Amino acid sequence: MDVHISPSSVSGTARAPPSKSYTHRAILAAGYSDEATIYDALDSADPRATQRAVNAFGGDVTVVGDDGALRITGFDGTPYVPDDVIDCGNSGTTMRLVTATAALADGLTVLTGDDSLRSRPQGPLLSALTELDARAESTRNNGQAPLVVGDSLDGGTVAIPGDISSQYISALLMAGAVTDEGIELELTTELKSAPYVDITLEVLDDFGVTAEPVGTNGEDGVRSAGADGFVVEGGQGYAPAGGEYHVPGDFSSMSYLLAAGAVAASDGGSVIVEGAQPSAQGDSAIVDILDRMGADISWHTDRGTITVSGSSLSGTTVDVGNTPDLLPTIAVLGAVADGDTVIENCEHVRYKETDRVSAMATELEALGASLTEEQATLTIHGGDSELSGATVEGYHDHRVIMSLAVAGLVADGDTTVTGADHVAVSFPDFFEVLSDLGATIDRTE
Ligand SMILES: O=C(O)C1=C[C@@H](OP(=O)(O)O)[C@@H](O)[C@H](O)C1
Ligand SMILES: C=C(OP(=O)(O)O)C(=O)O
Repeated sequence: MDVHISPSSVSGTARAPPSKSYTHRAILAAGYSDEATIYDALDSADPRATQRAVNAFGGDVTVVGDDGALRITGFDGTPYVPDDVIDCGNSGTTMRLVTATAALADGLTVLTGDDSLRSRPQGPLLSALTELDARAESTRNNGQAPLVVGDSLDGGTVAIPGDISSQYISALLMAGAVTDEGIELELTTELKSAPYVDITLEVLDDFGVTAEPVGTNGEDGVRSAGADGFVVEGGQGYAPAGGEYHVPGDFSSMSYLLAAGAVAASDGGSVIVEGAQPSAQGDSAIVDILDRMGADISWHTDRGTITVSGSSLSGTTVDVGNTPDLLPTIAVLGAVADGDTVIENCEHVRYKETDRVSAMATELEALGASLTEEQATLTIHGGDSELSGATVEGYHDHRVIMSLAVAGLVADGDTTVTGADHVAVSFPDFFEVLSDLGATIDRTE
């Protein structure tokens, strides 16, 4: 499907979908447990891949009630050897978290995914599991899926880099809790995407499992930032208080709605986003970033609402070390703002569903923006020229697609984003929500 966006004003109230990161962890944590019910889980393509994995390991995920709650009977710490290959689809989180689960089984699991996922790096996680005496191999011997993993991980101490994906750490902590020995991780580099490890620690804690960062003072409220390593004791059991878990709203998804409000809210109008309760998500930094760019934005944390009005924006500098998923949104904001927006520390954003640094540079240029791309820095020279509508590629990447759609709201003339059905990964009704806010959107198959 291609979407065609015409210049539009937006206003009104929208609810962001539930958090993809919390949903993955809650589903897998329930899989590690005896039984749990997950409320407000995100129903989109990526968490469905994690549901498939839990089922494959001998759990059972069933939708109960009208509100889509998931009742999950888990494999209780001991995953069965799956009957078939696990297809992780497009989901890096599923593949990384589930690779460590597969290492616990007394036999081998084969994990694969789509073209994008089969090109993403898994090597450091495979090496760590091999060091810990499990079997973990890339079939093509290139550190990428398909993967063959298994042979009863016992735990132990292992060194791992933190600058490629934090998901390796999250995976080892979740699996480590049910090993005999526990796992001690020593980071060989600085940890990027640290708030995502905080999300893991929070969900573990909510399921009664203790894991801790080592050697950090929790700078800026991010517990895992600056950690030298992590430790999780073995022999722990997963069980959420009261047998249930509630997933909070997703700030990465909210970023597109807030950006839409900041660049395209009608005169005197505003966009209000609901479901914005504070949580460990680093991407709530979007509120501060918009504020620094001059947006009229306020976050009512008690009510969980964020209100943003149409604003003239000016460029700023943002380090996305902790918030890689915000890069596409910030790049679009920078293209609309006056002056330079400098996105620093973004090398790891190249290892996502696509190389998002290069994708955003190419497609925003196609819309008339001027950018300078370096390996770890993307500079958007805002205000040099107005954006003008064009056909841009979505790279089968939900975040590239959603952010380019926001740019389409203010580009002069119509903008077409190709392959837009990939919003199904994290925000399946994104275009309906944007259209309800007043955007003029057409689709062609
Ligand atoms: O653990 C998670 O839920 C995620 C971690 C981040 O990836 P990296 O840790 O690979 O940067 C983020 O980009 C991804 O969208 C979700
Ligand atoms: C990178 C992402 O997710 P994953 O790593 O799970 O594919 C994302 O949602 O932007």
